[in-house]
Formats: sequence, C-alpha cells, structure tokens
Amino acid sequence: MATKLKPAILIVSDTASQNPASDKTIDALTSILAAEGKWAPPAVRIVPDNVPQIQQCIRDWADGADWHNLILLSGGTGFAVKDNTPEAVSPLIHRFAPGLVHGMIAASLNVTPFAMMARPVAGVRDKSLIMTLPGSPKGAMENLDAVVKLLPHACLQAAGANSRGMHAGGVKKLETDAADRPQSNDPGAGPNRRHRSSPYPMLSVEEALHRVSENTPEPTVVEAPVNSSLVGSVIAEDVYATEAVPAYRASIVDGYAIIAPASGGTTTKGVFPVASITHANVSGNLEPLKPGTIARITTGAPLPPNANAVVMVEDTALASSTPDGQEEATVEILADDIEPGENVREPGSDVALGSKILSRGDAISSVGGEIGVLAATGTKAIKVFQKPRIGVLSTGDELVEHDDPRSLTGGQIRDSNRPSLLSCLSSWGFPTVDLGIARDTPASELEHALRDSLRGVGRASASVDVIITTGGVSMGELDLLKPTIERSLGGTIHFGRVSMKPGKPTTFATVPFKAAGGSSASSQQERQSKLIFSLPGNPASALVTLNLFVLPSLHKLAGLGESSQSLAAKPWLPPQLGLPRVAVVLTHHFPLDPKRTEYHRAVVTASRSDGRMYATSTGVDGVGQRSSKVGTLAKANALVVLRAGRGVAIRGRLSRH
Ligand SMILES: Nc1nc2c(c(=O)[nH]1)N[C@H]1C(S)=C(S)[C@@H](COP(=O)(O)OP(=O)(O)OC[C@H]3O[C@@H](n4cnc5c(N)ncnc54)[C@H](O)[C@@H]3O)O[C@H]1N2
Ligand code: MOO
Ligand SMILES: [Mg+2]
Repeated sequence: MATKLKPAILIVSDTASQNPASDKTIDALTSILAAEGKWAPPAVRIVPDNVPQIQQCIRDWADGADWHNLILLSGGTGFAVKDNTPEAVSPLIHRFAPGLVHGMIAASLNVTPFAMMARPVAGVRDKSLIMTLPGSPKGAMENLDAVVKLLPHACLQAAGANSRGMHAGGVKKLETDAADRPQSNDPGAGPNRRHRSSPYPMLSVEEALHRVSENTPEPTVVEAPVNSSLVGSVIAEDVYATEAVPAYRASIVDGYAIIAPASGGTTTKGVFPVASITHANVSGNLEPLKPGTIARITTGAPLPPNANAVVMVEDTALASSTPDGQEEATVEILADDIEPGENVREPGSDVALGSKILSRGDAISSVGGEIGVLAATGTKAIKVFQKPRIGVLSTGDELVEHDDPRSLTGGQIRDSNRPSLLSCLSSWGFPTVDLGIARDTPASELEHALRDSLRGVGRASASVDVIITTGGVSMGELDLLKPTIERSLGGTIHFGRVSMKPGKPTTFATVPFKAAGGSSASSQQERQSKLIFSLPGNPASALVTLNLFVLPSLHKLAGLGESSQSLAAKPWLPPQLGLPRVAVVLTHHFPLDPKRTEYHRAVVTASRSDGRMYATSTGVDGVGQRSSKVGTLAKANALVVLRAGRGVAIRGRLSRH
C-alpha cells in the first residue's frame, strides 16, 4: 500500500487552549480524513488566538523535521477582533490557492449566507498545503468535505517527489520572533490598506549592524588547493609543515664549500685543490669532501658531506687552472676567519618539519607570504572558510543597461548600481554573479529572480549565498522588495529602516533555504540560510550601505572573525570586520543632520608634517551629498561619520569615529 499522507490539525481557540476537552472539531476532521483512507492519523495542536503561536506551529509543520503534507487550521477566521488566523497564515504562504477558498465558500453558501462572513486562506508553503477552516465543528466539516477529494492530489503536487528526504534534516532557525516583526504592504491591497508610514522601526546603525552579525551564519569550511585563487581566503585549520625548508644543508652564497676548523683553530687561509662542483639543481648523492680540498658551490646547492662552511667567491683568488684551461685546479682562500656553519642554512632552519606555519583565522593576503610558505613546504591543499558567492540584482522599470547604445527616453535612467556594486565586491575578493535587472511589473519578475538565484538557476549557474538588491525598499507602491521577501519567499526582515544618511530604507533579511538533491558533499556545504541585503536605489545610498552593512557580513561569512589573535592583546591590529576606523581632522566645517547619523563621503589623506589624517568632503554645498549623486563617491576613500546634531562639525577638530 502506498505511504499515507501526513495531515496536521491546528485548533485556534482561546477556549479550547484552556480546556482541550471542550474541542469537538479535531474528532470531526479526523473522521473525515480517515474515511478517505489516504491519510495517516493527524498531528494535533491547540493554540489560543495568538499570531506568533499560530505561525510557530505552521513553521514547525511546514519547515522543520516534523514536516506534514497538509496543515488544517480551524478557528479565528471570522470578523471578531480577536480573529486573526488569516493574518497569521497569509505571510507564511508562498503560493496562494484561491480555488480552494472559492470551493469552500461556495459549499458553505449553500448552507448559510453567513458563509460570506468567513475569511478563509489557502495556499502552499514550500511543500505543505495550508488551509483555514471555520471554528465550529459543523462549519469546519462542511468546508473540508467540499475539497477533501482534491487534497491528496494537491498535496502530492505541492510536495514533489523527494519532499520527505529534503525535509529530513530540518532547517536551522535564524529568524527573529514573528511577534517582533512588522508586516510589509500587501501589494494586492488597495490604497486604503497601504501603509502611509513605514511599519518598520527605525534602528540605530549599531543595532542594525548587531542584527546583521547575529543573523549572518557561521562560516563553512572547505578544502582548497594551494594556488593564487586562495588569496583573500581565511584559514580554517592550523597548518603544519609537511616538509622542512631547506630539506638539506644548503649554501647561502656562491663560493666554495670548505671544512672549517672549530673556533679558535687554525686559519682558513691557503691554496686548496677544487675537488668538485655543486650546482643548486643537483639530484644525486654527493662525494664527501676530503680534508684539504674544497668544492665549488652555488647559492642554494647542498653542501657535500663533511663540508661545514662556505667561503664567498669574492674572498678567494684563482691559483691555477686545469691543463686544458677549462676549469679551476686550485683556489686560494683569502679569508682567515671562516667559522663552522658560516653561510650555511641547516635543514629546517627556515621552516622546521612539523612546525605550525599558519593559524586558523589567518588571512591569505595578496602580499604573497602565506602562499609562499605553503608552496615552500609542499602543502597541496588546506582547509579554508568558503568565500560567499554574491548575486547583485537591480530592480526598477526605469532602468536601462549602462551600455545600451540607445538614448534615454522619458523617465529612463542608466543602471549604475549594478556595475558599481559588482566592481566593489570583486575588489574585496568575493565571487559575484550579475543577476541583471528585475522589472517592477509584473511583480512576479522580482520573486522569480530572487528564487532563481537562491536555487542557482537562470543567470546564477550556482546558488548564491548572499543577494544584494538595489531599489524598491522605500514607501512607493512599486517598492516591492519587502513584501516579496516576506510574503512570497517566507523570509524574515530583520530591519527595514536605519537612522542614517544616506541609506534610511536599508533592509536586511534572511530566507530559509534547503539544499536540493540530498547528500552530495556540495549540497551539505550549502549554507542553510541565505542573506538578502536590499539596499536603497539611490546610487550613493547603495554604495555607502554596501560598505557599511554588507562588508562586515561578508567578512564574517569568509571567516575573518575567526582569528585566534586577541584584539585586546594586539591593539595595533585594525578591527577585522568591515571598514577600518581611524580618527581624522576636518579640513573645513561639515554640516550635521539634526536626526540621522551621516556618512559623509570624503577624501582622507595623511599629512606629511604631523602624520595625522585629514578629511575633506567631496561636496558640501546644497546638493553636495545628495544620495542620488554617485559622484560623491568618485574620489572618496572614506566615510566621515557625523553623529546627528545641530549646526556643523567644526574644522580642525579630531573626530574619533
Ligand atoms: N515617502 C518617502 N519616500 C522616500 C523615503 C521615505 O522615507 N518616505 N525615503 C527616501 C530615501 S531616503 C531613499 S534612499 C529612497 C530609496 O528608494 P528605493 O530604495 O525605494 O529605490 P527606488 O524607489 O527604486 O529608486 C530610488 C532612486 O534610485 C534610482 N535607482 C534605482 N535603481 C538604480 C540603479 N540600479 N542605478 C541607478 N539608479 C537607480 C531610481 O531611479 C530613483 O531615482 O527613497 C526615498 N523616498
Ligand atoms: O537615506 Mo536616502 O539614502 O538619503 O536618500
Ligand atoms: Mg522607491
């Protein structure tokens, strides 16, 4: 017999949650399902009319290890003030099923006109079908009866083939409590239900950064071959030398290997026969050096056995040549004070076999030293933190590719955010994916672009860990990012407004992600939660917030926070996550914003005379720092942090931000 489908019943009722015995609906619904013969006995819970509790239950059954095909909710769908089941369910639905709603209402209308007072919701969250039913046992049974024949087929279609396997491991929860979260506009709602002020609390930059850090997953570890693509990676596991450097006793100079007498012994001066020649690339065994002879040797070549020092060629003179005149026969050593060990690198004296060469948390820099020591010790592969892959998506109907040869018409503008953000991210050493432009209409274009890049289809040939979008995060009716993340992707917005200038509507969210395809190594390494930074469309705002909020998160994902070095013990080290901070002297007055912390674009240079850092604005006149002016970042190399206040920040003051 085929495996039975898994149903779950959630009773939403203040009364029943206090006195479960008073509930009659569970039995009524269970009997309808049992009569169909296709359903396993249902999981059952009872919660009061409380949005977070309802949502938690749905998440447990739709997202977690305790996964179910069908989630039936009964109660809380009427017009009473406390009836909020539809409001709890709607934001969790990924795809609505209005046909089921029609079917249920039509059936109820045959029985009573009060069916018009029901507000049912039905739809699919990920692979689970969710439906709300009336609270009364009779109403619930009528509604379920109306659609029950269709449900097995609907559930199987929603679940797809491998749904159970995919859900077996559950999902790591990184979401904030639903009760703490506001709700974005429902794009389908008319003008009278549109927010006229943002429902998202205004966070300080510090609080917003804290939420970014809290919700950025821990870095994942991968093994990577030692080559130049390691630059910018952070080491995940201490590395020990598997080979000594040098592996043999090597000469430091070009000259002659000699047997130097012990300190205080006889002079090294004299004329000696040249017994052999040793080049750096010798492969075979060397003849031991006989006392009274010397051997010509090049820098880096192994010393013959018995030799213990090398005299530089500059401290010698040719005494005689071989009869054919082709080689040296005897050489005179002019120096008389060569000590044993002089000009010799002992085996392992550069790097001892088994010694620690790099530590967890060390960054592999472009300077070349880390790659050098790995290569020198024959290290073939190391454990590093996987660099996050970042997709960049522009949004807006008005956008035109920056290199489109046609002239702009009407309200068109060039997409400058994507090229500028992509180049900034690449310069930080992160792999990027250009996700193109998502139009505002139809709204599904944005949803599809985001879903595709999370899954790694379409423009993103592999799934991305972080999506950066620009535009569409403020108060306009076509500002669709927040509703799409919350309502269509089931994501959690951790903040949607920050008290800063520019960048006020900066939005940060996480979306749960389950790697498809089961147990392959690569899918196990997929991060379980994906990050979405939805930056404001204004070009200066987008770049400033990229530097301020995205960079620290990428640094954490890339493992830069994993250093074993204590900053307290080494105060001269710069803070490792995000932009470094230095105190600067202002070369002129900087206007202050009365409410918001401003990130003023500036050029900072070190003075040759007093060694201090001086900041000059890229523009302070009326429109100087307007957030639409990407040119304010054109020569800038710093953001001067100006706390909100009255008047101006005074010229000549040292600002410690
Ligand atoms: N009623 C309110 N209006 C606005 C508020 C507010 O609080 N209440 N905030 C303002 C602030 S501050 C900002 S910043 C912007 C943010 O706008 P959005 O993120 O919604 O972005 P859009 O509306 O899509 O576009 C704004 C602006 O940026 C241009 N843009 C968009 N994408 C690009 C791109 N890829 N390359 C170049 N330029 C781009 C777009 O054409 C608009 O001119 O909202 C204020 N409004
Ligand atoms: O906060 Mo918006 O980025 O000023 O223009
Ligand atoms: Mg807008």
